[in-house]
Amino acid sequence: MNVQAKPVSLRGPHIHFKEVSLRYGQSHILDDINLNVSPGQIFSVVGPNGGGKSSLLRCLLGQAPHTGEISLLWPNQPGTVGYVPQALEFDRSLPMTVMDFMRALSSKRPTFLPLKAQDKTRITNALEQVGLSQKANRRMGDLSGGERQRVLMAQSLIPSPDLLILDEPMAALDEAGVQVFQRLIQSLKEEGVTIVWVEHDLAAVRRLADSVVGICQQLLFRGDPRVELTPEKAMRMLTHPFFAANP
Ligand SMILES: Nc1ncnc2c1ncn2[C@@H]1O[C@H](COP(=O)(O)OP(=O)(O)OP(=O)(O)O)[C@@H](O)[C@H]1O
Repeated sequence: MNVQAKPVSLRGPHIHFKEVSLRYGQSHILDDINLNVSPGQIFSVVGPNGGGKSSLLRCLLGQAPHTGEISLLWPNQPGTVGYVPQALEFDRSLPMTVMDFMRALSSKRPTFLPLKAQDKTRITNALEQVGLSQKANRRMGDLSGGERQRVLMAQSLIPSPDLLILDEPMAALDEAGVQVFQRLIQSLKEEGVTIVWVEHDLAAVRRLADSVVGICQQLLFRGDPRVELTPEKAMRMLTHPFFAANP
């Protein structure tokens, strides 16, 4: 029997970077980046520390003063953008539970009013998706690094994103957390979400990404991660002259 794959209806945008550069004073952070992300793709960005990966995401989010053009072509009207930042910095003594944190980020209702049942359900579902529903009433300051990372992932799911931007989401995750993350991005991909993912774990990128670019101030390579991320090429990337000159 010939079983055909179910066609994915694409929710995410096509993203186009045209000659994007970023400078802070005399420092060149990104030079002349041209790239395309197809809708519904897991698109990974790799490169050495300080190579400009997070800066590229900040340009995409409209948070950095880049030159050049970044266009997002949505299938219908502009959709929802979810973002998982690299790390969460906050005062550990803050008397805020995981539920309070999720509510503050996902509900427009003033915090002195009780949480609506449907908002509570959405938050509980998102926490369940990252395996944290048992910790909803735990104080944020008492969470481990990996648990905080999972909360960051959960907040990006409300409202349901059409474009998901991830900055090293697996840092600090244990093996179970990595599995949860993998299942999540694969199921979002099946729903046609575009995913832009900065990652240092090249084996995970080889396993999960549809497309990869290497960045160290300029674009070093682009293509299929299973072809581009051989150990030799990875080593060449880490010893790229831009990186060697500015370790
Ligand atoms: N606001 C800023 N002002 C000046 N320099 C900055 C600013 N933000 C980032 N940079 C510099 O830009 C360079 C790239 O930083 P970025 O955080 O984008 O790198 P990265 O590739 O994400 O690194 P890592 O893998 O370590 O997270 C670094 O040298 C950093 O110091």
